[in-house]
Amino acid sequence: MFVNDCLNINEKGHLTIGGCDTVELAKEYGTPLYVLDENTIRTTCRSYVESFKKFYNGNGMPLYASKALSCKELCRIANEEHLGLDVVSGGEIYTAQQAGFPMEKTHFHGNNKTAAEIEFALNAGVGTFVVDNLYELELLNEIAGKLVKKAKISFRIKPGVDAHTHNFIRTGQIDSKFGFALETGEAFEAVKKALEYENVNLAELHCHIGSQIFDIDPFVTAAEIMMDFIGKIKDELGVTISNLNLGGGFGIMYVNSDEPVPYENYMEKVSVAVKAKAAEHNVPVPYIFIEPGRSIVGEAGITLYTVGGIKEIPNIRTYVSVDGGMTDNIRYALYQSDYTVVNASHADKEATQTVTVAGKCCESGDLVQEHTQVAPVTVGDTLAVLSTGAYNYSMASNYNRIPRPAIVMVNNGKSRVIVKRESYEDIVRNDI
Ligand SMILES: Cc1ncc(COP(=O)(O)O)c(C=O)c1O
Ligand SMILES: N[C@@H](CCCC[NH3+])C(=O)O
Repeated sequence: MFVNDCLNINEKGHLTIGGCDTVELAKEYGTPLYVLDENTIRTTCRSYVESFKKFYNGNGMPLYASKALSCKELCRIANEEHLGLDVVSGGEIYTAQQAGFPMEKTHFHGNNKTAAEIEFALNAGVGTFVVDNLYELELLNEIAGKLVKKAKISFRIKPGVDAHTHNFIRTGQIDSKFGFALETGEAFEAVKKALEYENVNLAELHCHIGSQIFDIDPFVTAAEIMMDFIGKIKDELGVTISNLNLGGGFGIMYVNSDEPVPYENYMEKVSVAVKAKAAEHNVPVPYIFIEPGRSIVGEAGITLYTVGGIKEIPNIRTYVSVDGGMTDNIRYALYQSDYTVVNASHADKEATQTVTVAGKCCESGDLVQEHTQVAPVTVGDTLAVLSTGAYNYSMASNYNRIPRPAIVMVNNGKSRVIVKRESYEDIVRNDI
């Protein structure tokens, strides 16, 4: 019935997550509230690690793309589950550091890393810099030289593969702000340049074709294109690239019509393609990294709200206002993303009412979902929005000076706060 196995309905007719009653969680911790199921997160991490063992002799490592949800506890879990970490800013590096994450297992992304971030990352011992452009390559070489360090680098390559997903989250095509294009020769020139620089060591090539992708074929095509490029580098420059990073982007279930592919199918198909290409080009089979973000935390998370005003506009629609909105979930406003909404107080009742769930911001576009079906709602009910674990907290804002919600982790009937709710004091903390 629900998009994830960790959800259920108890004898009171309330929605449960990880064995905890969501109405009770709302009472205990307040709303809006992000809730994450630990078992779901760990099980997904393990399925990625296992897929490397099963199909690729364990010759690779998944990196958790922490942009999906970065906080210390998630970094700790990623480490415990033997994942590395994809970080994209000084803030994400700092979070990993504070969590005691082994920094050599981090990959630092971003299309405009600042000099200060590069210096911070070098001093923090970040494992690999995924270089996005020539300016960054030069800057990194210079800063590494100044610090008497050698930076291990990767290049972000645009393989020219078109992934069928929302325009804002497609990244593999030539018209993208990320990375070096293959077809223009830009990527090959960058490789040659890197070989001239003293303080960088080119160890990897990277690509990422987009996010929320259900089809495995574009991933396989991208992997083949990257292997062809590795072959060209070997043939024309005599250089062996031993690591291949194939990015993230695996789709999850937001609504029942979404059909994610089991994640291990990905490794099964990609490993065959990579091994075949390695043989074709007579290069070693590379160590593979992948960077799942959404698929690790997305379905593990839900957001709980309390219903406030209900406004019925005859023959038009019924607005159900909740105590959060675009400040904790910007994704409908930004991408018109689908979500499943459940009246958690009456999860056993049929979803017969069509409503538009509105947030509390001073903004007409502050909607969580339009024309969605829920069990009849009354003031004070707890509403749950499902599959909000990824790109919700991490994209949250303080618009209208609304404090960010807490994150509670649940596990087999127990709950604990992993990120505290912001207070009004937090909101004015940096005001002079
Ligand atoms: C470079 C890179 N790696 C990994 C990810 C994570 O993608 P996803 O959350 O879709 O798995 C992204 C985001 O799209 C990305 O830009
Ligand atoms: N923030 C996007 C995904 C971006 C992926 C990062 N490159 C989303 O919510 O779907």
